[in-house]
Amino acid sequence: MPQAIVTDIEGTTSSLSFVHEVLFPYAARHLPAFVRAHGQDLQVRRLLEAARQMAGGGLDDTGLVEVLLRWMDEDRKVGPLKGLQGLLWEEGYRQGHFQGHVYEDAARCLREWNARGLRLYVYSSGSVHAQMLLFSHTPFGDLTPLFRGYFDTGMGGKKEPASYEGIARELGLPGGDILFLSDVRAELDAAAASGLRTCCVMRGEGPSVDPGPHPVARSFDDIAP
Ligand SMILES: CSCCC(=O)C(=O)COP(=O)(O)O
Ligand SMILES: [Mg+2]
Repeated sequence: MPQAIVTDIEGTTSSLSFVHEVLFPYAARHLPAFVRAHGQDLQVRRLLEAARQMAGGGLDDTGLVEVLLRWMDEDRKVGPLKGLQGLLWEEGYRQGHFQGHVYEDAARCLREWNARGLRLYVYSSGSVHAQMLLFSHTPFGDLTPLFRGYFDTGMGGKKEPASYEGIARELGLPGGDILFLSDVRAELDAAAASGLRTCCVMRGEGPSVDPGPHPVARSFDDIAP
């Protein structure tokens, strides 16, 4: 029996289409005006500076916005972009433009597992702020009290075994006591390489994935932790 479950978001608790057809376009639409309005706010300025460095420096804000929009198109999982997206989505959630999509089975099972004493965590490329926004604005209410912690790219890339070693260290558990849920084979391979248990969540949305050696669940109801 695992003592902790670490879950991915996109394709696992939540639909790919919500992230790619609602969240990403919303962020792209609002980025230029957001940078004009908030570019001097400390938090935004730091994220913009970090993005500018990554882009090689020397860009003005207009050029930087173009680069950030291209990174969004390419689905780059880089910290400054993910940080800015979280800040952009905050307004969308607050104004009720969208709710955080969570599959019904995921919300129900996460509640059951938490009630049974399993420790629940999130690991997503979206910033911790973005993760908490999504889970606090769902049709099933605020799910954030179910989670003991959140990890983002600050822990490292999701396809890097070292990231899962870091998570296990933070949780104070051996890898074998942690179950990692994801829809992406390379993330599962990296987690397994660090000794975590794994489950490939295949919801039938998007291209089919070869799960390799990882057990498969079609929904959270198929997972029996
Ligand atoms: C935190 S919700 C938005 C998810 C996101 O920005 C993203 O890039 C999806 O990453 P994941 O690691 O959940 O596949
Ligand atoms: Mg995913």
